[in-house]
Amino acid sequence: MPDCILAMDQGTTSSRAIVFDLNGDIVAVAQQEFRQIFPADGWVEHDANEIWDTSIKTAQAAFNEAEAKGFTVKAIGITNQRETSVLWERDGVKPVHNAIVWQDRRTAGVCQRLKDEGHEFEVQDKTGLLLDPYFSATKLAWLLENEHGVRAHAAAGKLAWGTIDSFLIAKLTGGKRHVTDATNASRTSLFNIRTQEWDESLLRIFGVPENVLPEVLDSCADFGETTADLFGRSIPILGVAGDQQAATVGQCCFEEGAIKSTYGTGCFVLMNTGENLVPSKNRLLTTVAYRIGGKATYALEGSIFIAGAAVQWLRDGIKVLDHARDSEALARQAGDDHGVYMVPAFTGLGAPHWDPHVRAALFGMTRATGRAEIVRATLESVCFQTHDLFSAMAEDGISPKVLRVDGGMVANDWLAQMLANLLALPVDRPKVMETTALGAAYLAGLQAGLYSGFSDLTAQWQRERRFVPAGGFGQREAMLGKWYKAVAAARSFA
Ligand SMILES: Nc1ncnc2c1ncn2[C@@H]1O[C@H](COP(=O)(O)OP(=O)(O)O)[C@@H](O)[C@H]1O
Ligand SMILES: O=P(O)(O)OC[C@H](O)CO
Repeated sequence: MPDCILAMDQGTTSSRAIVFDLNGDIVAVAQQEFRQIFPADGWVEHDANEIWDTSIKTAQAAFNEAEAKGFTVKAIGITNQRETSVLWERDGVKPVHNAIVWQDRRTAGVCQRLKDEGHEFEVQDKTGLLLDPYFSATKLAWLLENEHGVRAHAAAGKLAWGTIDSFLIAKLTGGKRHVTDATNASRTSLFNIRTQEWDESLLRIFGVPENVLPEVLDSCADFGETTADLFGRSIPILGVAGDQQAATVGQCCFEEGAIKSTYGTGCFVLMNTGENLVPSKNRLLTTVAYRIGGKATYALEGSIFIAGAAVQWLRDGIKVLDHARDSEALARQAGDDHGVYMVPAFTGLGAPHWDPHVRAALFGMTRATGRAEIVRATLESVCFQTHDLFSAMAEDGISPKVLRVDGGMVANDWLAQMLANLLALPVDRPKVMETTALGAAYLAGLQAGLYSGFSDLTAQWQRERRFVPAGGFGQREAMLGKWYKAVAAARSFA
C-alpha cells in the first residue's frame, strides 16, 4: 500500500484537505467554503466552530477517498490563514468568541496609541513586523478587554489562545496539545524572531498574559496525534506552517533569493533570505520562512490584503460576475485604454503603505464604463499592488530574476500575463498549483522520514507555464503613473 500525506489547508475563504502521494501528486481533494462575518466597518470574523467543522469534514473526506484508492495516510501537515486569533476554553476546546480575522481593522486605534507611545521601534526590531491591526497581538488583547469575564478566566488558567493551526491541533488531539510552529508565532507580534521565544517586554506592551500562549515548536515536529475516533486510528501531525510560508516550501524556494507570490484572498510575496534576518528599510516584513532542526530560515515579505477578495466582491458583493473564473474573459473584452482604476482598499492598505484607514475606490469611470472595464481594473489593481511591493524590494537592494506564482487567482492567464508585463519579469506557474497544501505535506513528510531532505523536494518542482513580459515601457509607466495618483486620492479621501 503506497504511503501518502494528508494536508489540511485552512484558508480565509475555505477549508481544503488534499492528500498527496510521495511524488507530490494529488490523490484526493475536498473543499468547503464557510461564512465571512462583517459585524462593523473594517471588522472581519469567522465562526471558529465552522472552521473546525469544515476542516474535519474535508479532512475525513480526502482521507477516506485516498485510503479507498489503496493509499495509507502516514502523517498530517497543517497550514492555515495566519494571524487570525482564536481564544478557547481549555476544557472541551470551546471557542469563547468568533475568530478575529487577519483582515480585521478594529484595533487600528490601539496600534496608533502604541505608535504614539513610541513602541514601534522595539516591535519592529524584535518581531520584524510593524504596528498594524493585521497582526495577532492586538486581536488577542481586544478579546481579553472586550469580552465579559475573559481576562479573569484567562488569569485562572482556563483559557488558551492560538492562531488557526494551534486551534485545529487542540481539536484534533482532543485538547491534549496546545502548540504552534515558529512561522505562525512569528506573525503574532509577541514572538522575538531573534531569540525564537515569546518576549516578556512585548507581552507587557500588548497587555497579554503568557499563560494563554501555545508552546512554539519547529515547523517539522511532533505536534501530537489525532484522537482515534476522527480517522479510525491515530494519525501523527508532523508538519505545520502558516499558509504563505507553506507555499514557500511547496514552491521549493529553499535557496537564498528564491521568491514566490501567492494570490488567494490576499497576495503575499516571500523571498527566502536564508539564515540572515534582513530588516527592510521600506516597510516590508521580516518573518520566519520555516524552522527545522531548531534552525530558523528567514524571509522578507510583502503583504497585500485584498487580491482574490476583490474578485469575490465583484461576484458576491455587486454581482457583476457569476463565477470568479469569468473575470478572465471579461478583462480580455476591455480595451487597453479603458481608463478605470480601482484601489481595492476594502480593509485598508498593507505593504508598503500600511494605512488601516483608507477604503476602496474606483476612479475614471465614464458612461462607456461597463462590467468588462471594472473587472479589468480590479485584476490590474492586484498587479499594480504587486508592482509596488517589488519597487519596495528593489529599494531594499533586491532584484529577482523570476517570480514563482500560485494560489486560486493565478489560474487566470490574463492576470498572470499582466503581472509579467507590469513587473517586467518572467512569471512561472507550477504544475501543482496547490503549493500551500503541498508545502504542509512536505514538512510532515520530512519529519516522518519519507523524504531525506530538500533535494528530494526540489527534484519534484515542475513548471507548467512561463509568462514572458510583453508590452511597451511607455504604456507601463503611464498606467503606473495613474495608479499612484489613484492611491494618493483614495488615501487623501480617507
Ligand atoms: N480564475 C480566477 N480569476 C480571478 N480570481 C480568481 C479565479 N479563481 C479564483 N479566484 C479568486 O481566488 C481566491 C481563491 O483562491 P484561494 O487560493 O483558494 O484563496 P484562500 O486560500 O485565500 O481562501 C478567491 O478570492 C477568488 O475570488
Ligand atoms: O487565505 P490566504 O491564502 O489569502 O492567506 C492569508 C494570509 O495567511 C494572511 O496573512
